[in-house]
Amino acid sequence: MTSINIECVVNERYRIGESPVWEEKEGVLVYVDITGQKVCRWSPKTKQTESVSVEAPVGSLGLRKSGGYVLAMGTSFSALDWKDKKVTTLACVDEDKPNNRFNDGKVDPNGRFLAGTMSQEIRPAVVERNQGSLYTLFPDHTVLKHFDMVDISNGVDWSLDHKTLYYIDSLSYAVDALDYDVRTGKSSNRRHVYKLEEGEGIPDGMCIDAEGKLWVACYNGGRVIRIDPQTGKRLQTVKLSVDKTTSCCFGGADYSEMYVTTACDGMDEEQRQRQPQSGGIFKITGLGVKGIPPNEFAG
Ligand SMILES: O=C(O)[C@H](O)[C@@H](O)[C@H](O)[C@H](O)CO
Ligand SMILES: [Zn+2]
Repeated sequence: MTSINIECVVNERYRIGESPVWEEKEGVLVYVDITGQKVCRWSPKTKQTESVSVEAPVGSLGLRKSGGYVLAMGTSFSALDWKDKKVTTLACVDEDKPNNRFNDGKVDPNGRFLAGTMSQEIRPAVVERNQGSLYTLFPDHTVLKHFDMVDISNGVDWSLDHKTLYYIDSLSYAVDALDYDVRTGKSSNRRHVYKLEEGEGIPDGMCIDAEGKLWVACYNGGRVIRIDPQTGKRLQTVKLSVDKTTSCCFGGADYSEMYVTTACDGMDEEQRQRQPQSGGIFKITGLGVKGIPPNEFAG
């Protein structure tokens, strides 16, 4: 058994770091700073970061098979060409809700991109309620709405057999499961599989591991927790030195390392001094479990 080691590998003050994705081809971690309106890449080899500024809050990204990234940004699904730094709109949502923006998202096993919306935060975790929806962008750029009445649409991922979609609406303090038809991209039968306990914080981003267990980053909880969606039990808690842990993904050689994004929006001077690495990117090694490679958007 190796022991768990946690290191802040990118010591930046991202306002809301989110949506970490390991891009194996380039050997880099890609992620967004939502309110900082940036798409960023960090190379563990060079220890350098690169970023592209965009014109709206960018909630999440996915790798794109044809190159570059698919973004859930403002109230649009867009494509980012990394070399030209060019953003192209693919589809728009929530056109009747000008105060909404996209939040977390992920590419499904069939190359579709799922992402949800929320009302822009008044302050962290405070929103006008029920304004968000969960959407799928298909490779032909058509959009499917799964459901509405969401507060803060957050983490998504799929079971290893692709039959279940896991989903988090943060203010429900729960992780949900839905039946997922990977052939059509439709979802049904939403139910809770894990309820967060007092003190765990607010469920935010998540990812599945190679054993089918879910890792959930807990905002204001300073931790990632590993849960068994079959039994509804928490299996493990890994605490970090900052409270605003927002999302996690596996990456690195063989997907054996975990990367965790964090935020600093909403912290006052005293809190920032107490947790100076808030907003940084952390690497956790020694978890003893691997992740799976991210899917790529097929459109
Ligand atoms: O990153 C996100 O998902 C939201 O945009 C953030 O603002 C917070 O994490 C959220 O408020 C906690 O649920
Ligand atoms: Zn989030």
